[in-house]
Amino acid sequence: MEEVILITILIAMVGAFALIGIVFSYALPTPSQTDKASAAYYARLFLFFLWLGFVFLCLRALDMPALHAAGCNISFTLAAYMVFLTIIKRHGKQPRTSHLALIIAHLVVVQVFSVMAFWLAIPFWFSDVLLAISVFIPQLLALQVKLTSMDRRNPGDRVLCHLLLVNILVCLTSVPVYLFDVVSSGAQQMLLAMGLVVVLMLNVMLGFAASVIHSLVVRLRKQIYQDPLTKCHNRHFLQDYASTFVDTMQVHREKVCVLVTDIDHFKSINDQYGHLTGDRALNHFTYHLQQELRESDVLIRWGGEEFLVVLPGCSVEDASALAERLRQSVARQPVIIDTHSIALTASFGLAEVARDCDLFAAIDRADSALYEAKSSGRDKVIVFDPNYRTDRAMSMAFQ
Ligand SMILES: Nc1nc2c(ncn2[C@@H]2O[C@H](COP(=O)(O)OP(=O)(O)OP(=O)(O)O)[C@@H](O)[C@H]2O)c(=O)[nH]1
Repeated sequence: MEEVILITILIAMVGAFALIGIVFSYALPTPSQTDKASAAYYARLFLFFLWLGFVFLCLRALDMPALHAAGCNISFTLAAYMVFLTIIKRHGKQPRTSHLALIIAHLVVVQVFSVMAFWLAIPFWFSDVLLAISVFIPQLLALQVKLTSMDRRNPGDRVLCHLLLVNILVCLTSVPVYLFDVVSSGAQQMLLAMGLVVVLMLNVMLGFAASVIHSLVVRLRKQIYQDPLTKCHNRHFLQDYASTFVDTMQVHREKVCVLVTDIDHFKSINDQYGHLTGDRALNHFTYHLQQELRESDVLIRWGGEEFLVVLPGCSVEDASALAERLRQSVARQPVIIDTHSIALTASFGLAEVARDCDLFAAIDRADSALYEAKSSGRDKVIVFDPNYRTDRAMSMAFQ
C-alpha cells in the first residue's frame, strides 16, 4: 500500500513538473516564422509524452502489466520523436516525407512488438531493450539533421546541439543502469526512472528556452546595428564597434581610411519623383557601393543620403582609386524606375585615420573633403587637405 502511495506521488510530481514546463513555454517569446513558432508545440508534446511514458512505466510496479505494455514504449518513443520534431521546427524546416514514414513505421513496430511480447509472456527485459533501442533512433536522427544544417555561428543552434548531446548522454548512462536492474525494488526503480525523466525534461525545457532567447538576441542585435532601408550598418554600429576596430588596426600598424559620400541633389529626386522613388534610389546607390567594396570594408549609413565607408588596410592612394571607381560606377548606372531613368552622381571625401587622430576626427576630415567636393562642382573625389577645414569654417562663418 505504501508503495502505491509513493508511486502515485511520483506520478503527480513528474506531472506537476511537466505542467510547469508547458506553462513556462507559453511565456517564451514566439518567433515570427510560423514553422519556428510551432517548435514550442512539439516541445510541449515532448513533456506530455514523457510524463505519460512515466505513468505507464509505473503501472508495471502497480501490477497492471497489460496497460504498461500497451502504453509505455510507445509514449517514450513518441517523446523522443517530439525532440526530433522540435529541433527540425526550430530550424524553420518541415520534416521530410521519408522522416514521417520512418516515424510511423517505427511507432507501429514498437507498439506491435511491445504488445506481442506481453501476450507471448516474454520476460520484461525484452520490452525494456526494445525501448532502449527505440529512444536512440529519433535522437540520432535529430543529431544527423543538426550536424548537417547547423549554423555554427548561431548560438541558438549551438544550444540545441548541446541539448541533444546531453539527452543522448543521459540516455546512454541511465538506460543500462535501469536495464541491468542495479536497483532492485519497484519503488527504487521508479525513483531512478523519475530522476531520469526529470533530468530529460529540465534539459529540453532549459535548452529550448535558451535557444529561443539566444536567437532573439542575435536578431535584435542585428536590427539595432542595421539601417532598415538600405540594410547597411547604422550609427549605433559605428559607435560600438568601428572605433575599437580602428584602434586595433592602428595597434597592428595597418593603415585605415574613411570615405564619406553623399548623393548629389538628392532632394530634387525626392521632389520630382516622390519619397518612395528616393528610397529606391538610396538602395540602388548602396547596392552599387557594395559591389565594389571588399568584405572587410564597412559601409555605414551616416545620415539621410550620406554614407561612410571604413577601409581597413588601405592607403590613401588605394582608397582614392577605390573612391574613383565608386564614383564612376554610380554615375554609369542610372536608377531605372518604371519608364524613368534617373541619373545619379555622388561626391566623395576621403581622409586617412592618422596616428594623431581617432576615427571620429578622421570622419570630420573626410566630411570637410566632401564639403569641398560639393562646393567645387560635385561628382568628384577629394582627399582631405588641412586647408579645406579653414575654407569650410570660413564659409560657415560667412553664412
Ligand atoms: N527618400 C528618402 N529621402 C531621404 C531620406 N533621408 C533623407 N532624405 C532626403 O534627402 C534630402 C537631402 O537633401 P539635401 O541635404 O538638401 O542634399 P541634396 O539635395 O542631396 O544636395 P547636395 O547634397 O548639396 O548635393 C532631403 O530632401 C531629405 O528629405 C530617406 O531615407 N529616404
